[in-house]
Amino acid sequence: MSPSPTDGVDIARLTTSQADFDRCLADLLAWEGVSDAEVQRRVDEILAAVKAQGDAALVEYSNRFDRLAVTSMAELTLSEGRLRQAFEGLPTEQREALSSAAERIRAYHEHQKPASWHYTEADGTVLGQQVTPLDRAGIYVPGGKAAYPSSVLMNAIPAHVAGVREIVMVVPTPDGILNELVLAAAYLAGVDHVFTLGGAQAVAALAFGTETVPRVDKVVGPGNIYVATAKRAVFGQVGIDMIAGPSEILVISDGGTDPDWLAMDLFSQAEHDEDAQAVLVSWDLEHLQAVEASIARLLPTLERAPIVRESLARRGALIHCRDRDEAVALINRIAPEHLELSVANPEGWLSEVRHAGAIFMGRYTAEALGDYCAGPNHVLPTSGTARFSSPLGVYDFQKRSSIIHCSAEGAGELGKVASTLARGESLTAHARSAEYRLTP
Ligand SMILES: NC(=O)c1ccc[n+]([C@@H]2O[C@H](COP(=O)([O-])OP(=O)(O)OC[C@H]3O[C@@H](n4cnc5c(N)ncnc54)[C@H](O)[C@@H]3O)[C@@H](O)[C@H]2O)c1
Ligand SMILES: N[C@H](CO)Cc1c[nH]c[nH+]1
Ligand SMILES: [Zn+2]
Repeated sequence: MSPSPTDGVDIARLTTSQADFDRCLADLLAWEGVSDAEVQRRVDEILAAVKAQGDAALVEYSNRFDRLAVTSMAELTLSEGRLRQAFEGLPTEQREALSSAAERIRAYHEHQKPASWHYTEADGTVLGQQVTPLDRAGIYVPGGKAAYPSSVLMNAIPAHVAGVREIVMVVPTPDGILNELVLAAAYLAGVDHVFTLGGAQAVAALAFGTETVPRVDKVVGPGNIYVATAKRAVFGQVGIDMIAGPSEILVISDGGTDPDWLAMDLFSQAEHDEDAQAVLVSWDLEHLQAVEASIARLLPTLERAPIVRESLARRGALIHCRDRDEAVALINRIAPEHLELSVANPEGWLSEVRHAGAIFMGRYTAEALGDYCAGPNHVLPTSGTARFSSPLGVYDFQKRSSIIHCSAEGAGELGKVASTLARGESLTAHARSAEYRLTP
């Protein structure tokens, strides 16, 4: 990209025609967060301490990392009455917005509910699949640098829709500050237990259980590097949804969207944290320069300008490509968490997008609408993992059991096949078990 009058913004400017573009893009996308050896060592220590000492370790780590001064788990436990009080005490506008978002998220996730199924073969044998919810799910709601009531809804509502019997939520309260919207969202979403715990110690409590925190079957929800590393470590002992990295947005613009709108869309994810990633791709060079000018003008007006500035400098980019086809190739190479198709005919692009967590179509669909209230989940695969994984959903809170019910006739037919294959594997007890049921 050629220099522009607003070179004051520290953000990478790349063009697909530069010789080292592939390497520059790979460097930009690299995210090795969870493999940091020092973080790993700390997390292992925290997990072991919580496993061995239970509540006492939770109290100690919460005091140390969240700057609290508590002496027992009772002070880290919120009652249902406290959650209701938070909901009822909200200003009307906030209560209505939260309720409206919750309703839309619930309606969307109701569409995801899978049904059990079966079919009957000619000889009367029935085969099928039974879907059952988890008994107990643990949801991690981040709370270190910002409070996320929307994440309470996005995690708890699909669990509720799935039919999970008990939902246990953990959320850190740095410096002891409770966020009323977070508590109100827990009440609205039907969370059963809330503990004010964060980081690796909260994940450990959910995975192993303590005297006070019930052990869960699966831990879901986004969080920082300590949370992600702990989730990876406890996987196997419990289920997890995914290892989520920092937020990302990839905007594709055909040049027809107001540059101020696009600058703000990029900021909306960059403001999450210094490692968040905001990238704009266009084949219209003048338009890219106009967005750059908007970035320079609007950035100082942001509440979280220091975080945004740092995030754009570390991991942001304005990429000039040759044409629409190159833009499509970049989408599938990046496999972004959020993709904004700010183009004239977004439907025409859809069949070519193979990898993206969520796709925001057209000039009016700001990604921020999806973060709060459009309906689809905002817990999405990051760091290119949209190549093989999907948004958090009802299916994450359910599992499937296969159903096999043989008729006498069916057992006779299947028994012959099974017996032959079992003897081929030299597993004769298998063979004889099947042969007992052969029809004489
Ligand atoms: N993908 C999503 O849907 C989504 C939604 C919201 C937020 N996020 C992301 O989640 C992340 C939230 O991170 P956060 O930090 O604000 O909150 P967090 O709740 O994930 O982490 C805070 C906890 O980290 C632990 N911690 C902090 N420093 C530590 C240290 N030195 N040693 C050990 N433990 C330590 C503390 O226990 C603290 O309670 C951000 O990256 C944000 O972008 C993602
Ligand atoms: N963009 C985040 C997911 O990457 C979700 C969120 C919550 N609040 C605002 N945004
Ligand atoms: Zn967001």
